[in-house]
Amino acid sequence: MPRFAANLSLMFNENAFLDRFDAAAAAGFTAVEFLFPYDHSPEDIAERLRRNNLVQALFNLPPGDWAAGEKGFAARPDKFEELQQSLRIALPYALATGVKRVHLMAGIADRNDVAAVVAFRRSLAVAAHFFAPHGIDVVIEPLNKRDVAGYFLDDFEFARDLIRELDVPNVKLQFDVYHCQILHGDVAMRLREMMPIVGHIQIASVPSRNEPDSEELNYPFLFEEFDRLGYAGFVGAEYRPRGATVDGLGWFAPYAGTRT
Ligand SMILES: O=C(O)C(=O)[C@@H](O)CO
Ligand SMILES: [Mg+2]
Repeated sequence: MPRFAANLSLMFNENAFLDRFDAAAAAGFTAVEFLFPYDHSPEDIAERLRRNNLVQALFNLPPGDWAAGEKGFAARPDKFEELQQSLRIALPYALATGVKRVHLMAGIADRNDVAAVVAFRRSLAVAAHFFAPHGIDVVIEPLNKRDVAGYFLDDFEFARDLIRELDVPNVKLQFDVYHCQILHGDVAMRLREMMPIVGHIQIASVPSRNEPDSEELNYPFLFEEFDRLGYAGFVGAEYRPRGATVDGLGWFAPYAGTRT
């Protein structure tokens, strides 16, 4: 049975960020993920996890100036110092929350630019080496062009090949089903092929990125597929609720309270 993590960057936003942990736990989630914890102290985040008995499934490494459109540094040859600093910023949060995977964002760059590819490979190797002693995986996620124009990593097969070429045990794929459907389709077959390198899964409806209970994808089938493929990680519910978050949790009812 899949273990779902509420994405607190998109869900429960009827509440202030720190109160979303309590709301997610009250709704039956046993794990959470979010984009960035950096507006709060590691201690405050850890306290919300502790008092709600929640597991931290994932968060992202610092992306730069998100409001100004920066989406990470890893594929930016001119941003290696910022990349290294982002690792040092994230580590206290990783240690305080006990998270076991962090998302390294590539940034706005051209995947056909050799310098960007070289920079991304170096950044990924450096990040993996930095977090490996702490038992933390580094995941990379292809993003579709409609949501993130110009993002370097926009192809699942490119990401797959890079992970396999690097062949570093704690570098894995963040398989966001929403992006896979938009970029490529053929989701179940790509899950079957790539499952050995998958470190995290995320879900949302396509095309609206709402609750995983309507539109193009058959999520009850895909949830069973995750089980058939032996996926034992977290499934991040990374969607924008159509209305009040709790009113849209019917899809989640069979899974509430799952801890294994
Ligand atoms: O957009 C997504 O999908 C994500 O998972 C974020 O981490 C990056 O935008
Ligand atoms: Mg995602």
